[in-house]
Amino acid sequence: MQLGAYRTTLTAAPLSSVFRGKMMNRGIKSRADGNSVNSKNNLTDHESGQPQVWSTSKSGYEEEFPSLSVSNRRTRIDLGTHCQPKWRKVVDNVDKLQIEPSTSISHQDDTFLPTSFGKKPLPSSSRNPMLRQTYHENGEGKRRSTFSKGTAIDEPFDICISEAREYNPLTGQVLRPGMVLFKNYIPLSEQVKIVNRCRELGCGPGGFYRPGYDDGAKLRLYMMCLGLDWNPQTRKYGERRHHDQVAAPGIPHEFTSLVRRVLDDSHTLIKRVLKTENVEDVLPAISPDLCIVNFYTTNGRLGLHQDTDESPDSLLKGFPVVSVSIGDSAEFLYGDQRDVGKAESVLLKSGDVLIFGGESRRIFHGVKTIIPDTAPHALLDATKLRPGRLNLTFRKY
Ligand SMILES: O=C(O)CCC(=O)C(=O)O
Ligand SMILES: [Fe+2]
Repeated sequence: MQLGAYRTTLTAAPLSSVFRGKMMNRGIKSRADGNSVNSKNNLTDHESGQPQVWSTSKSGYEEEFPSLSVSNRRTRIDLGTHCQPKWRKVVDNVDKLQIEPSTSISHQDDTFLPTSFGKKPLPSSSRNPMLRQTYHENGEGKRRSTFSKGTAIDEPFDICISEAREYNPLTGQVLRPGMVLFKNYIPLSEQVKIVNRCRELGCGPGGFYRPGYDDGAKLRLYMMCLGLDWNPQTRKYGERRHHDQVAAPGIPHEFTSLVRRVLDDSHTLIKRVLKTENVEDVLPAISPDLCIVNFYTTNGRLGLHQDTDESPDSLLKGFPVVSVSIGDSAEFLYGDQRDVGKAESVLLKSGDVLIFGGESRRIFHGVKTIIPDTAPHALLDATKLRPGRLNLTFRKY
């Protein structure tokens, strides 16, 4: 994480020449550049009067899942494990990845299957044969209803749909070499646990605080560091918090397991999409030793920046940043330059996971906007999470 990003969008105070020099050395626009952008484009943040570097020209929303046709593909459909009608997204993603015809995909609801979809049911080795069917799409036969057939008389019927599911990593997208996006990766029950854990840690010693600078300017987010503390002003890591010397809380083991699962799934996807066995060359695996947890209120944002404060070895090896989004959706920008006009945009929703490592480790990225009232209602009901977005970025120092 670079100071420049926070600085340019979050504060109105001048940078010291030391910081400006550092940023210029790294090819990052300094505050002075921010001002010139401001005066040229006449953009000013109404709240703070600070210069804004965001462009309004790009929106990734409509492009997220373009509609593509499905044909000649052997497709396994897992029914009854989740209630959301995601089949179209799954199928579109598979098409994007050009997965071979023999590839199987899973999803959780057949409500919106096209009429040409899912002919000739086959027996499946599922956990719950009542609710699962395997289909071959071969243009014959009729789709079987899970209701009309197959309910064994001696088996209890669960009137609720189980949330437990096996995520199919092949539904992810490789955005660039080393950059992977998994939509809807984290089930709601796990999102609830993550919020609860962050709340618990966040209310304790070393919990959430509003980072600021010596001149009194504040960032537009709340931050908590796990494992190691990150000082936004000096851009250095330490074991104790820079402002109060409290030890940074450790990373909970369930978070570490999540990162392992994400990276395993990324490797499965990369192997398939990039047709390589050397997945670690594309995206090295890590066990994270630090996590920066940001909470953005609905007017929070984060300017385009690179994450370059980890150790030179970590950066050299392309150790990934694993970013978990929970709560309200965010418009996330990324690109090769610190130029919002040239950046690509992707909508990050609650439960999405984005990974950038390997060749993409130094990608410029930022949060353009938080989109109010987009968090899942069930998450809000279960957690009472405030309006806004929780983001966890796991890294290895
Ligand atoms: O909130 C996000 O999605 C990105 C956070 C980030 O880039 C950072 O903490 O360095
Ligand atoms: Fe970052």
